[in-house]
Amino acid sequence: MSKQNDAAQPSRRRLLQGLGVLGGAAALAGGCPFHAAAAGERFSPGTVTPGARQQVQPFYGAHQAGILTPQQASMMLVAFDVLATEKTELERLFRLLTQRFAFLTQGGPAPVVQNPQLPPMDSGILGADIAPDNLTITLSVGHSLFDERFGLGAHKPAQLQAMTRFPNDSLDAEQCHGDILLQICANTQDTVIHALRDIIKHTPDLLAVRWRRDGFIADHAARSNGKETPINLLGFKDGTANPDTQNSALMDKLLWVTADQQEPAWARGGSYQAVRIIRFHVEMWDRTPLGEQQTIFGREKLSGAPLGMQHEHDVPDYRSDPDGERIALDAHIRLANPRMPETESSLMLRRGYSYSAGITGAGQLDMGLLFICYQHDLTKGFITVQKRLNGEALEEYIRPIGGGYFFALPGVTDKSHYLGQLLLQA
Ligand SMILES: C=CC1=C(C)c2cc3[nH]c(cc4nc(cc5[nH]c(cc1n2)c(C)c5CCC(=O)O)C(CCC(=O)O)=C4C)c(C)c3C=C
Ligand SMILES: [Fe+2]
Repeated sequence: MSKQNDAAQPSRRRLLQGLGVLGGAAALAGGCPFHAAAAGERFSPGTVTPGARQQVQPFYGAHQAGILTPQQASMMLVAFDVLATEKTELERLFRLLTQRFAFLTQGGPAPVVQNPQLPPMDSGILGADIAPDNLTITLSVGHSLFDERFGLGAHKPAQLQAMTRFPNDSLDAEQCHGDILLQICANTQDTVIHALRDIIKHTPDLLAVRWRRDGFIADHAARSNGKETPINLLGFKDGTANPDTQNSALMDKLLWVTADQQEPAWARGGSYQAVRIIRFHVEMWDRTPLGEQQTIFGREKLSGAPLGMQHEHDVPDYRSDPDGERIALDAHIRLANPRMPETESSLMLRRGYSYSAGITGAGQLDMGLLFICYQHDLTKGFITVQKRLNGEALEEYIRPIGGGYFFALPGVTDKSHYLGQLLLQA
């Protein structure tokens, strides 16, 4: 359980105890926090759990939500160019975003304007009640925000840089980088789209969309609250070997910028976010023998177990397999994490989503992975691991086409603060 979830836990326990359904409801709710009052209102006899639309993630905290949060079913990445040209306007943008995120993630009645001469204040696509629906909106900044426009150059996170091409990449400039990136996640796609529409409606003079991608994981995996690993569009469980997000000491060690990093003080509590839009050649993959597919990843397709082992979470022992007889030396998992003391510094938290976006110009299925990972050191984390993966057997079936490097801002501690405040005041 993340620190943020811990904070929400007591009210949820009270709610469920009040309803007399703690055992069954807790199992079905998957341990997620609920909006106590709203869920209570909506609970009707015969219902085992309050509606998932009332599931709520806390907005205030040392870290932003949407990073340690168990993956919701729907996700959107949207990168923006900032239209503001001076620092005061950037401050207005960050204050506005903070206010919108705080409202949208907690939910409430949709604002109503009776005057038919004016545009409605809300798109209306969620109806009269804007349910929280487990929504998180995570704000990250790109390296371009630190150019001359806002005078922030001296305060740039030390490792924030433009993503450059790796050997297997075919990067499309229109799907790369951005001054800011929003990662919007919720139980349902309509909530994600509502949030995006709300944000765009409130920022016409401040933001222009640069690129956008929609992602998903299976609903049952999302509802398991992190217990069931999502399956990617190559048919493999993806996320098995992630570090334990409930272990806050480990998260401080791997994920969050702390005083131990050579980073500006304002960045503490934030995290480097690497995003890669990776297209799959699924037609070719689906004609590849099962054995070869498994050799490429180093895991069993169905169970997700490392090859030669029984269970998904069994830990591969590479020292007893020095020549790669069980798990090939160029298997994805072996290159990504050789599990040696000297490669411990490259551990990261992955939070990937599948995408499916019609067909390519060449008539092939356009689908793949929105790879997202978080770490406190971009060079030791993503960049080092990607360099180890260069030339891997999987490359024949994938093509990275976009993305970028971003820095997820520290969280907002309470109502009197806004996202990015310490950066702007540095
Ligand atoms: C640079 C980092 C990584 C990229 C890019 C990447 C792409 C990528 N991964 C899969 C599928 C799987 N990855 C798995 C494990 C895994 N991948 C990375 C890193 C990157 N993957 C790491 C650090 C790990 C964990 C390795 C370990 O600790 O053993 C797996 C196995 C299951 C799991 O642990 O998640 C799969 C499957 C695809 C399809 C892909 C891009 C196309
Ligand atoms: Fe991977």
